[in-house]
Amino acid sequence: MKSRVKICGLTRTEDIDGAVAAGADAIGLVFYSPSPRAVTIEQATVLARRVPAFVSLVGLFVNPEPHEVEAVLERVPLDLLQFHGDESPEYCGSFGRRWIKAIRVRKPGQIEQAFEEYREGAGLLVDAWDPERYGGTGQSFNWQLIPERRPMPLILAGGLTSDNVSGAVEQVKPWAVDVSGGVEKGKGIKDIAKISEFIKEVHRVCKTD
Ligand SMILES: O=C(O)c1ccccc1NCC(=O)[C@H](O)[C@H](O)COP(=O)(O)O
Repeated sequence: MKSRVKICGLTRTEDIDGAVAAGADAIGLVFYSPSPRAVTIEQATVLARRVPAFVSLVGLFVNPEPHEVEAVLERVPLDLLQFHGDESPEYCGSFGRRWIKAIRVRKPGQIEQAFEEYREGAGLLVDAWDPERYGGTGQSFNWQLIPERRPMPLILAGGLTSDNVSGAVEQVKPWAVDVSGGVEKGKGIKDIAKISEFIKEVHRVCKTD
């Protein structure tokens, strides 16, 4: 099975160029101002121009007001919306765009429930629970909480690095993996060598499947 790779939280054009050259399938931009990886709409319009055809551009939000999402969509050509807060399925689907919901996993049964609740989405992203932060924590969680039956694409996130991603792909067999902190040299500053190593590991383990 092939697992796709999304690199999240980019803030610099050179990092987008590096991630695309390394084979990233998707690029994530954070539209959540408290995040150290947040970009403005102006920055995002510049960054979006570096994303070529057949690489997805994903916009990440946390409990946004509708007008905030609409303002981004007016100027930035996002392929997918990614919601990391307490958004309802109806809210996620209200922008006429494809969307994925991120959940922070901490107890059994939670993922099965989210599959049901967010079934209209294009995928479910499972990330680590943190009491104060909505994502990008660099923390992992117990992958045994992930069920084998998946009615929709499952995207694995949380504390992934080039050291643990091959084990993650082998164990979980996700549709895609999502990484931020594990390929950085500073918050929002990506390390292209780490991105290349990360993607190489995913491709290596997928080939041996
Ligand atoms: O990156 C952030 O600062 C952030 C803030 C609020 C919600 C989500 C955020 N990031 C999401 C991601 O970058 C990833 O989808 C995911 O959480 C994995 O992050 P990491 O554990 O650092 O690889």
